[in-house]
Amino acid sequence: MGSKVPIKLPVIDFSQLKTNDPNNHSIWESIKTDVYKAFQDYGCFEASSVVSIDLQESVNDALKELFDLPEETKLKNTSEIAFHGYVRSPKVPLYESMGIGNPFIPEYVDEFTDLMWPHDNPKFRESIKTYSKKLRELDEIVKKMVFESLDLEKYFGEQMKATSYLLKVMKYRAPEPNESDIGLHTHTDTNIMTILHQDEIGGLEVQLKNDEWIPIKVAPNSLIVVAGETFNVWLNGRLHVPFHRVVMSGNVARYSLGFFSVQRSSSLVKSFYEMVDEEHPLLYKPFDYAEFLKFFYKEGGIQSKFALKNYCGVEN
Ligand SMILES: O=C(O)CCC(=O)C(=O)O
Ligand SMILES: [Fe+2]
Repeated sequence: MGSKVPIKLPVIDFSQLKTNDPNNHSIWESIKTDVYKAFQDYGCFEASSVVSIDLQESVNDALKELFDLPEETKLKNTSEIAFHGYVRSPKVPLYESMGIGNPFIPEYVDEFTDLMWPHDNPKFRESIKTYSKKLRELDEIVKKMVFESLDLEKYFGEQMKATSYLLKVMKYRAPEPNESDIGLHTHTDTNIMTILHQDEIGGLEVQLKNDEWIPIKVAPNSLIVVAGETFNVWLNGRLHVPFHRVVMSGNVARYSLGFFSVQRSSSLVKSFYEMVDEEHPLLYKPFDYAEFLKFFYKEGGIQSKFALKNYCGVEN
């Protein structure tokens, strides 16, 4: 009886891409193949060497400092937009989060830092700015590769313009002995794409196509890139959008962050014309993302694992 080898997500090293390298084109093409395949097979992959260990450590420290602030300070971060303010909910008692919209715009990080630390916190300010810029670059590279893989380059510019971003930082406290260990319930991300980072505590789990759940353990400065439902609607179902969840163990708090790209409501989310044919019949009717979110949060959509299908799925 052989012992089972634990399944790992594909690891893709983006540090090989250097703009002034003459081999850049072939490197780009080879990474592009890996990215598209990983999205089809797993819906996610480990992106290594996008940020340095030092930068990642500064960001990890920054998160701890932020969540250590008194509750009344954290509550000052309010917003009408989902997940941009300070979030706590009895449905996810271990979880708390805060968000910064479009964090690669330096003024937005300045505003957030001023609100949390009226006497300043230069380390937080600078590390979040540099980090967000790097994540924004990775977001663009990955999407460009997927668009190219399907000959959809002509849509790339307009889709990027119609995108807004959220950097969500999260803390999960350790459960009490009589509490559930679920940090975040099973879900798919309904936005375009998410870049996640978790600290050394771990706890993120992803469901594979064969329904098996695997724990995600990646290098300390690796990121996990996850395909979201909006991306999959654009491509009319060509990606796997993975269910994932956070399960806590031990008695130490866990910190993570997510860089979410979201389609703005200036245009409808819809499958590209070229993605629909006899072999690939239309799966989703065009919809407005903000309207979908209203359904998701207010009409109980969040309780359903298949909220988007229920909202705008086409019966084939
Ligand atoms: O905390 C994590 O690692 C995962 C967070 C997540 O999946 C989400 O916010 O959608
Ligand atoms: Fe998620």
